Amino acid sequence: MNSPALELTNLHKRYGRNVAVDSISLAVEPGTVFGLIGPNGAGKTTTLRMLLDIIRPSGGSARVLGEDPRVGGAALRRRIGYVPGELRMEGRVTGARLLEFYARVSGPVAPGRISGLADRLGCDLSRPVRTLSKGNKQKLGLIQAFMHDPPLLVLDEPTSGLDPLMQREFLGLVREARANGQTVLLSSHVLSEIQQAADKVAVLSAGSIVASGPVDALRLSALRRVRAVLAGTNADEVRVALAPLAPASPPQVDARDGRVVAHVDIEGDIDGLVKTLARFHVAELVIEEPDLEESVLRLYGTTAKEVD
Ligand SMILES: Nc1ncnc2c1ncn2[C@@H]1O[C@H](COP(=O)(O)OP(=O)(O)OP(=O)(O)O)[C@@H](O)[C@H]1O
Repeated sequence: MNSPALELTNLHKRYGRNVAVDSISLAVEPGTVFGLIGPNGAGKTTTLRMLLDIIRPSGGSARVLGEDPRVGGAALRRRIGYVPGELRMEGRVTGARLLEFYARVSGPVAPGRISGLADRLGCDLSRPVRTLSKGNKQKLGLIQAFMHDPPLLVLDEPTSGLDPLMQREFLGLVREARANGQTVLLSSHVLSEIQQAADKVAVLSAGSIVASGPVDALRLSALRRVRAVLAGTNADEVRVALAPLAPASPPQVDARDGRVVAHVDIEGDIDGLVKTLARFHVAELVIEEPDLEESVLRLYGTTAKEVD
């Protein structure tokens, strides 16, 4: 195996008595996409900032593209495309001028690359950055990270503020980067994004890795929340029909305005549930991922697990 693009060994960060990152270890192979997922406050941003030497660890070590980020300095940072979690852009300068400046700092940037990315993301570079919406600032942040095709991309919640179409475009950029041999570290609290983009994933909770491994092995989408509105029946009939399905928690079934509203959390295959619901007149059906905290922590608890 090639030496890892990223290697974290017992990396630790404490703020006073509060442990933000609790001795985490992981390795990211070059040319792969690694997803770091976890609920708010899990320690994702703190971890990524240590890799960029924005903050320094309280213990442990990190190797980024083979170097210690504390000594790699500007030369190492030029080889990293970084989208920070909280992007601040307030100046009167236009997006185009800002990107020209970044290109001088971290370039070279291939001719036409900036306008190509701006077109794909639908980003108007002629406007002063302070007048841009959150989503458009985020697009500028993505362009500056991708434009010089760095060997490593470190992306902290990169799709925050982007609409679904742009999220899809972003996933395309990540796939192209991987095909190009670049390594991507992607933090998110959105399961579907990690599932579509990442090869491997680590689940972070309260500063610790509670599960890690290939994305397919992690059963991340196993838990789903189904909401169905059924007509021409009553709550008891629906409860009886749902009982044999062994949902993850007791279904909530209520009669409302002459209809029955059922909420069911189901783990794994949903075929049985869909067929059960189909016995009734289904007026509405919504299947959604519960939030990350619920689904991941419920599946993996708080014990570290390695899944192969
Ligand atoms: N500068 C700081 N001083 C004190 N505590 C901090 C500081 N930065 C982060 N923390 C704490 O460290 C923990 C991890 O925070 P971090 O921002 O890394 O989480 P996160 O997983 O990125 O969450 P989010 O998705 O909300 O951004 C939290 O408990 C947070 O309150």
